[in-house]
Amino acid sequence: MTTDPGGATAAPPAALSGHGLAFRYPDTAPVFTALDVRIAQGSVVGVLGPNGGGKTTLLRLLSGSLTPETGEIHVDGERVRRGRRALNELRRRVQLVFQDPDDQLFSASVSQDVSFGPMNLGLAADAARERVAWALEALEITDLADQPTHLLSYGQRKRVVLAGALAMRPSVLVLDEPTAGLDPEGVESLVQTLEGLRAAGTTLVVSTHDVDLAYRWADTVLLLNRGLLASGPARDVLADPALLAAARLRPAWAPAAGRALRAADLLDPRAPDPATPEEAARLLDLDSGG
Ligand SMILES: Nc1ncnc2c1ncn2[C@@H]1O[C@H](COP(=O)(O)OP(=O)(O)OP(=O)(O)O)[C@@H](O)[C@H]1O
Repeated sequence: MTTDPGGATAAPPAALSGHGLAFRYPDTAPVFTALDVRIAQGSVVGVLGPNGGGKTTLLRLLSGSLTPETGEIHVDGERVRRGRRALNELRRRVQLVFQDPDDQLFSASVSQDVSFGPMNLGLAADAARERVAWALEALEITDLADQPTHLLSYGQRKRVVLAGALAMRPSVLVLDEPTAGLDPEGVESLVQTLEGLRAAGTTLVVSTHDVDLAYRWADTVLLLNRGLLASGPARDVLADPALLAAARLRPAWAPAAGRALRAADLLDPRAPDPATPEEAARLLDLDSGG
């Protein structure tokens, strides 16, 4: 949020937006017919919906790996023009990371893989090396720099691909199910790393099936089911049972736990919902112990 000289708070400008997007794969029904989405600068935007709801398709449209039949993409307020140069610039500024790292890893070693993008930008070797070192450090995988990529774990491979995207210094990182396939510790660790990137100014667009994660982490969510069902603050949209049912999502546990704890006088009516199941359990234990 920014404050104007008169003291009123203004919404942050859009880092990325789609206007009237229409898209269909060949010989299929349209996925979107006139989709409008807005990604505020510096925010974490969750993209949720059922299988086949269009999450990956939207991420690909926003990052220039698919072209809409009609409609426009704007980056930092500027319309992306037609043509190869404009498309390449969109793809540099908006980096898409696929769900499966093996779809994006293609070099023998970690540092080679992460340096591929910066080298392709035509950076001098020193500048490219600096970017690679910075991206590896941001993803906390500096110690893996010389490792062959095929010897890494799934979670490590996901981090390498993310480092490669980050090394392009994008304004927006678009992540397709970044936490899928990670164990709970891996999810927490990745979310903390991504939070660090957001704190440093990167806007994050994250598709996920994890309603609880989106509820506690995303600022806003886009709820899709072959079109936009709803968009708005995560804590409003994901606490609405009718919207969740329309998107075939189960409710987040945190608002339900918060309601139950307040009804049992175990949580102050003005206090936020418990952030973790452990916190909810602690509130219950305090009562039973006292
Ligand atoms: N390459 C393709 N060719 C034809 N149809 C496709 C292709 N990719 C996706 N689709 C179709 O487009 C629709 C939206 O798919 P999309 O992958 O965007 O959904 P999603 O919300 O990401 O799904 P999931 O949660 O299963 O990953 C689906 O009906 C899907 O079958």
